[in-house]
Amino acid sequence: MTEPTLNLSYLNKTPDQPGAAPTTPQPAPATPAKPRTKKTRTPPLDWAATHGPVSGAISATTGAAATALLGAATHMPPGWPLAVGAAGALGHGIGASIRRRLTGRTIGIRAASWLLAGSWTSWAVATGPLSWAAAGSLAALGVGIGAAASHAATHEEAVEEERLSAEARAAAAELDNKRTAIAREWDERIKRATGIAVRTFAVELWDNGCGYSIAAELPGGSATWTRIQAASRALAADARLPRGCTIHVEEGDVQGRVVLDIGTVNIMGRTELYPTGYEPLSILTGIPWGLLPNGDTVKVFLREACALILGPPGSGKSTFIDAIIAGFARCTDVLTFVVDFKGGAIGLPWVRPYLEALGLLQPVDGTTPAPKGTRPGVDWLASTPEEAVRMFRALIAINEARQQQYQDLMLRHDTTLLPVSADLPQIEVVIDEGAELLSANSFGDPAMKEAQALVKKIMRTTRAMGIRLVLTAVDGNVSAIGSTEVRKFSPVGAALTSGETSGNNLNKLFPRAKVDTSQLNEKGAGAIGQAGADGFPPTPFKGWKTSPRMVREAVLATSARRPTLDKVSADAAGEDYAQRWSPERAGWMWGASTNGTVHAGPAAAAPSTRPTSTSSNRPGLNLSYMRKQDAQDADALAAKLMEEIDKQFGTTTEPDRTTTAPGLNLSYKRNQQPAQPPAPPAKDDKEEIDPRRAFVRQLIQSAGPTGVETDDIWSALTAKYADGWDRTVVTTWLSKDIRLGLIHRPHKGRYVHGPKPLDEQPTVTDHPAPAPAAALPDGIDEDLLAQATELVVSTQFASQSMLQRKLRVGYLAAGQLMDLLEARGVIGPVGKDGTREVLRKPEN
Ligand SMILES: Nc1ncnc2c1ncn2[C@@H]1O[C@H](COP(=O)(O)OP(=O)(O)OP(=O)(O)O)[C@@H](O)[C@H]1O
Repeated sequence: MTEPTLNLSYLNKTPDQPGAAPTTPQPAPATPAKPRTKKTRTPPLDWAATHGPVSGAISATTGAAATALLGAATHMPPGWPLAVGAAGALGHGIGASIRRRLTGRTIGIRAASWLLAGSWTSWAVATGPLSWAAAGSLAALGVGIGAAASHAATHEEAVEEERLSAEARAAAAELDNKRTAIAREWDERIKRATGIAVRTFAVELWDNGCGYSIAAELPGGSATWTRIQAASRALAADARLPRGCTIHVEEGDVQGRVVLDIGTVNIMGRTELYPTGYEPLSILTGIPWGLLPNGDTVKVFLREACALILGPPGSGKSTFIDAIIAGFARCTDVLTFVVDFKGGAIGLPWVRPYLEALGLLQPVDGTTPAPKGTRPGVDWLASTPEEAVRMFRALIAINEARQQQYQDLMLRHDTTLLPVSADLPQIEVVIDEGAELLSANSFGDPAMKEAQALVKKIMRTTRAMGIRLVLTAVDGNVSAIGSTEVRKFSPVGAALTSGETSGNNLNKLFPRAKVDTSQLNEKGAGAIGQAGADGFPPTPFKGWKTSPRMVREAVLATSARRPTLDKVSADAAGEDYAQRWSPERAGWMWGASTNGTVHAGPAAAAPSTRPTSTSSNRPGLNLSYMRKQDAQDADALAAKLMEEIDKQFGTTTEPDRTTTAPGLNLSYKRNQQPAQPPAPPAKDDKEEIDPRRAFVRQLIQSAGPTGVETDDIWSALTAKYADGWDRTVVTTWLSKDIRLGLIHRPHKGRYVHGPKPLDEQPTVTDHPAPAPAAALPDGIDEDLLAQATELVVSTQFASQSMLQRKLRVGYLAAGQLMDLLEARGVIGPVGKDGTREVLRKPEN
């Protein structure tokens, strides 16, 4: 069979980024042995040291001359050089040449050189080297040796070439035999499985030795490549491929041809570490996200595309996100913003080296210290809906400013797309469980509602101005990803398929994809595709394994070349952007190190606009509110928290703080006398409380210790606000007020002002009977509540983010679960340090 001529360039649609493939660290070159410096007086006796023909001849003749001179002067016995020449002819000329697989001719010439040089030297020592006869014969000897050596070298080259091409011919013939066998085998197999008689005309063996691709001609008539694609599972079974190996079928370079990628070794089961080179990349030339079965990297093109990543719990989604952020960090023209409502978990490792460089966190033993000036691996990290809203508003402002102020630039480049560069970076926003964020019921939470609206707006409007999103979701149902809009704007899709128990996430991303995901069940394995001109059809891939240490390495390796936000954008984003690392907004990231130390605030890079109350002279430092042992600061903390509450939820009747013990203590509300109408919202409050909410609070407060039945609240609202009110929204307000300790629910359907007194809290035996499932908020059932109870009781720890993570529920659902747990007496109200006590103890 001839060499394959088909252009299999389809395989290169996602070609290797230079250096993107895993680079095996090269072993450090061994320190060269120090040359011996000991001087020797022995004459040079190696006339055939490694030289070319000319230098060898010169070296041999000058060596012989020198030896003869020295030999004559020192009365060397004349037989010695001859003996050395004979030994050299045997040892070096013959032995070494045979070892180096040189030809007989070269061996003869080398041996003769030794013997001639040895003989001449012996003769010259005996007769005296300083004569015309000696000089002339030595010159003739040199020219002779040179010519012979040159001839031998030419001959050697020709022989070597001949030998190599014979070997290559043999290898090619063997390869051809192998290819021919493969071609025949697959022609027969395809006929067996589909009835189509194809003719395989090219076979390409993959460089990684894990499979091959074949290209075949269809017979015409009704035979189409899709019929072969439909039979890919049957073909894999017929070929007895190992589990985890799939056959990927595509149309060939012209219609009527088909290409099959056939994996024969399960690379999905391997652990492939993220390549450690961290070479620079660009958003314009594609970013590698993992490995194809043939070992090539799979690259995605995100300049204009959003991406949607689906991954069930445990499938390797967090690991994959690290690889995605690593790709962005390597780009010299990308800034990454991260949103993660699970305590910012996916972004924290990317920020840590920056915080260490500022002295805000201590490096962990054994890790490379982050040098001063290390920049954060992600440029903004939001862990709450409020911070996310700031980020999203900033992005909208950046979009508008870029549109207005870069008109000339775009005209110069003759493009309607912002010419992204290191000076004008693309902003990639990675939102963990972002798809769920869009579908979460906001329950009247203004921040959540705004966040949802803004994400959709960003997705729709910011493509040209270099802002794109990467959203993740646990599954791809419309209920989970909010709307089909998300999929419409996300031509890049990746479905991690390990752990898929129901449904097929890939088909939710690419409805017509024909990848056998049942074989892709290793962690980090799945299918990936990109629709559109830049794209490639859905294909199996394996994600790289990342680790916190690798993340750290990536941050340090890329810190110096990471871009900064262009001035136009930074100005447009204003304080929301400028203060993103301020203690007030980012202090949670370094609140206390692992050893419990509270550190000083951030350096000038993260200035605070607020006046500081400490004596610190570092600009912008104000972490005093964190020093809980300091009563004054605790008061400040209490005041700050109340201010936040007021800002977010409106002003309520305030306790007399002057009578409160130092420190935050919301229990003062227990002793409060009812019937005081709530104070009107302070004039300077930016966000005024919804009058309906104020009315409900007042209603509950005025009812005193007996509280109000829910039905009475509904009737009162209907009587007062005939123009409308929403029961779900009011229920959410009530739940929030419970969490804030402003009201409590002694039993289902009744609300009482103030937090639940401890002595009234139900015991394990007297907690209220579970409410019927129908009474629970949407998305929460008794089963989930029981799981939450068990989790909290067994760990004796209650936090919204823990529930969110462990039970895999959304941010809001976790908050509702906390409320329900409180209502059922499993946990107490929010304590003064922001935590909740677990009231129910484990059974044994
Ligand atoms: N590409 C990969 N190669 C090998 N192992 C991997 C890969 N990706 C993930 N894993 C392993 O799979 C396990 C789960 O990974 P990871 O935590 O990223 O999953 P997840 O989907 O985010 O899970 P969860 O939702 O529970 O946080 C980890 O032990 C991780 O080391």
